[in-house]
Amino acid sequence: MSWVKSGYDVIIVGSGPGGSTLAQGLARRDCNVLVVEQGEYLKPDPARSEQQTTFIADYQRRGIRHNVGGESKFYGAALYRLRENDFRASPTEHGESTAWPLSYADLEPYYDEGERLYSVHGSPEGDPSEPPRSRPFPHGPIEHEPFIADVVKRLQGCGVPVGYIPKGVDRGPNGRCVLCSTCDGYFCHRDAKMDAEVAALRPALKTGRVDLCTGTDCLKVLTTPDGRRATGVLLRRGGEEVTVHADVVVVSAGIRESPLLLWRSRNDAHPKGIGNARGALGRYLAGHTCGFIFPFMGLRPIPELHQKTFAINAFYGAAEGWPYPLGVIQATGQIPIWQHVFPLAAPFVKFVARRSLVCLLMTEAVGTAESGFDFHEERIARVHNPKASRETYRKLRDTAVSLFHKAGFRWVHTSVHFDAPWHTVGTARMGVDPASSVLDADCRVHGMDNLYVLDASSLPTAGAVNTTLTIIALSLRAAETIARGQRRPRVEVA
Ligand SMILES: Cc1cc2nc3c(=O)[nH]c(=O)nc-3n(C[C@H](O)[C@H](O)[C@H](O)COP(=O)(O)OP(=O)(O)OC[C@H]3O[C@@H](n4cnc5c(N)ncnc54)[C@H](O)[C@@H]3O)c2cc1C
Repeated sequence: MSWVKSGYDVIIVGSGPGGSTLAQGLARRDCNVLVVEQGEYLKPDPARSEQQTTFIADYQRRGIRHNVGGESKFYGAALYRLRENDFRASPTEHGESTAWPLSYADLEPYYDEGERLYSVHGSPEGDPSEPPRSRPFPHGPIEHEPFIADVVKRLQGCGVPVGYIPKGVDRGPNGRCVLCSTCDGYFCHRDAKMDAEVAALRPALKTGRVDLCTGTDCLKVLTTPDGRRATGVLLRRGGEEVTVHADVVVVSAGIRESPLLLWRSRNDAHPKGIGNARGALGRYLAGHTCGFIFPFMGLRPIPELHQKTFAINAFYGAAEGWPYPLGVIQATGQIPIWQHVFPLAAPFVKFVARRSLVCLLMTEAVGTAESGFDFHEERIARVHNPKASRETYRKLRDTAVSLFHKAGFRWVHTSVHFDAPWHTVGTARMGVDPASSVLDADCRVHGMDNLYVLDASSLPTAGAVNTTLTIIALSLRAAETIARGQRRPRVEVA
């Protein structure tokens, strides 16, 4: 075994926010950890200057789907806490959302820790949905560019509170972030974005207690014959297969790959896949029903600037004449969305998008036993999206459009919602009932002693804010449990 050592306390599969954050939390507690990652480190593209960055679609077009740091290398670094009510069952247009086996108060200390680890800049000002916090944000908010500040002032003039987007960036007197226009959707060549690799994996590797194997595919999780304990993993790198053992195994391979890996790991003790005795694995796919609005700013294209700094969360809970929580209106980065539409429509979309302050609308799409993945042989044969929250989206869109009209923006183009959800969660979700969940409140597979899932798939619901800080908080909480090597007393949720 030349490329991998043995004797690890914990093996983590996947180096996205779930896996990397956990590795950091465990390394601090003196655990020896192996992180296994299918992809390689992203490298600046030699065809581009050092200042330029690379859009996610460029990588994917070249067939690169996996990399160290996972999707967070391309994320918009909007690091929100779920709101208090998101942890409770609440009504939506497609029935009640699922209650978490944890409350907001249980996760609050780990949100706080995560905000410090990922250098979050934010402020509760202008956000009526902001949950209580034990300490202020570690850094003040990212200031709006003058162009954006003017828009924010006009919106506030309509009597609606406008908040700052909490952002994980290295900004400050010696910080690397220059607030460029290529953040959301791009890989940051300056390492100024606090993604999973920069914020968590690098410090973890520096401790000397964490090893990273890149270009390594985890094929299976192995268990004892009675299926109660994970014993290790089967890995493949460059055609060579090896088995590595550890006391604890953690699957952090992302929303699709984590449930698929547990399915591929079926054996005599788990004939339907690990965690799937009652059929919950791969089901309950949930997320956000999203779409854009395009408030037109004028005939001149908007200059290149960092525009993803404001959000309107005033309609998070409910709105006049609507019984369900609506969601959020969030400025996006300057994303070339015209690259993703039919070629014939691209010139029109580009004309509008370059001259509009594009805002993302997000509302919750709840998971059900019908939404999720159909497994066939060793792959996902079919994806069933959760029902889109069409009516709620429409109400949110109309609310947003009339707000911008009131603020003096005469022409607001709108898009329909996307059928596929964004910020997907839930395919190996936590819960109290093993019939409808895969994990317990510690993200440990029901009925198993030492196998955990920590990533987007663990979250039972997505609320209506970006979900990565919640993945981070769950990992930091699990680091404590795993390092202590003991089960927490079960949490009773009111
Ligand atoms: C353009 C874009 C913008 C976004 N913006 C935001 C934002 O502003 N805020 C926010 O909260 N979220 C945002 N997100 C979502 C966010 O990036 C994801 O929620 C987050 O990365 C999910 O983390 P994860 O831990 O589930 O793992 P992932 O990021 O999915 O990483 C999983 C890792 O596991 C590896 N892996 C998979 N299978 C195997 C295997 N068998 N063996 C070994 N390794 C394996 C993969 O290569 C990958 O590195 C954005 C996403 C995109 C694409």
